[in-house]
Amino acid sequence: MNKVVLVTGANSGIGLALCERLLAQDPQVQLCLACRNMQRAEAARSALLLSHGDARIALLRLDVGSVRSVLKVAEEVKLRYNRLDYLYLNAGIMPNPQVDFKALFKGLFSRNVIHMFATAEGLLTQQDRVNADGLQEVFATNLFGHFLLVRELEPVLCQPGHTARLIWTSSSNARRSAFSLDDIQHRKGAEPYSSSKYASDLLSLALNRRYNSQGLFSSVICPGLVMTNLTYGILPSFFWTLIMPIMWLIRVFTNTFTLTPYNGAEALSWLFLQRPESLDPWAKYHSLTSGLGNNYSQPRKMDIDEATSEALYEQLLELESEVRKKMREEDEEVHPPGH
Ligand SMILES: NC(=O)C1=CN([C@@H]2O[C@H](COP(=O)(O)OP(=O)(O)OC[C@H]3O[C@@H](n4cnc5c(N)ncnc54)[C@H](OP(=O)(O)O)[C@@H]3O)[C@@H](O)[C@H]2O)C=CC1
Ligand SMILES: CC(C)CCC[C@@H](C)[C@H]1CC[C@H]2C3=C(CC[C@]12C)[C@@]1(C)CCC(=O)C[C@@H]1CC3
Repeated sequence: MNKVVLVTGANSGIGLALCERLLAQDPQVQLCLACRNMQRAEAARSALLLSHGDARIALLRLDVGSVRSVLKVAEEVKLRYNRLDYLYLNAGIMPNPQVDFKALFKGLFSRNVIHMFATAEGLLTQQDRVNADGLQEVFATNLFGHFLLVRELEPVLCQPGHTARLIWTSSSNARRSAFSLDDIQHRKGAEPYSSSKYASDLLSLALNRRYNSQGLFSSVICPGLVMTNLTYGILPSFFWTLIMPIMWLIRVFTNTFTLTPYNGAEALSWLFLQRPESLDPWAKYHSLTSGLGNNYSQPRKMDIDEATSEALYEQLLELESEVRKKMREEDEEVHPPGH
């Protein structure tokens, strides 16, 4: 049976490289690219068709940071497909990033230099904003929209006699200290990206606990440091051009500098081939590239615990019902009952 795979944020970077790799692995796969910009989605489909002329590639308009868009797209998916085999939760943003150059310079001469380059710990902050749904944008895009999508797609993901998979693109920048159960949207801090990625690690564990018995399995990956629109947005482009030779040099010493989207998609495409029962729900699967340029995946235990993951899940359910109530009220204002 042809596998049906939906990828969010599939029009560029790691998501697009993943689609390319999936088609190379299994030309029969039915791909569904869920993107917010249809022009970029069309361009991605054309690029994929250049190398895989017979590929079955559908496009969906999805702004994962908007509750209405998620609800609408989920209805469309349920109409188009009776079953979804893989849902890659990959779309992500890091708005207005700022590098702490003082910390970077200090780190260069410390024993933690490799760790600093692998995780960006202490190097990066972002400026977040509140979106039209009244949610913090980074939280809404990187986590909550995807959570809602999973919840809405339950009927096509949890089919009797079938297994289905959720695969989250997390990050080595996910950090416990950036996340708080008292502020899951990270309204107060300056590391919303770290917080949202840590929350995705927690959520994956909670989803496994709830859904494994229904044949739905969730995994988390880290692509390493990959040069994409997201990373190019961190520093001015002339700076990247200047330091690129240094980046390739660092790559010889650390396997987390995967650098190309193809390399970064290693763990995502590796997971596509694994039996879900053989995977560890506590592990993050890392895409790694050796000094000689060989790609491989490696599981590393995540710094998460069951109580926090369960508490986050409960808060997400609460937020979901608040958001749904708000949508109903807004709809009633536009179309009052009885009219
Ligand atoms: N690059 C890296 O080093 C690392 C990246 N990651 C994660 O990898 C994932 C992919 O990012 P990457 O490939 O690097 O960067 P890109 O910016 O190339 O890709 C991000 C994708 O997400 C899409 N997207 C963003 N916001 C939304 C939205 N609201 N609705 C729908 N789609 C959206 C983008 O669409 P559009 O083109 O319209 O902006 C784009 O297709 C992200 O989750 C990121 O956090 C994790 C660790 C390291
Ligand atoms: C080569 C150096 C002299 C200068 C590069 C410094 C930083 C810009 C980078 C060092 C570690 C990087 C990193 C990321 C972005 C760029 C760095 C901060 C990420 C945060 C990108 C998105 C992620 O999800 C994880 C990455 C970790 C490492």
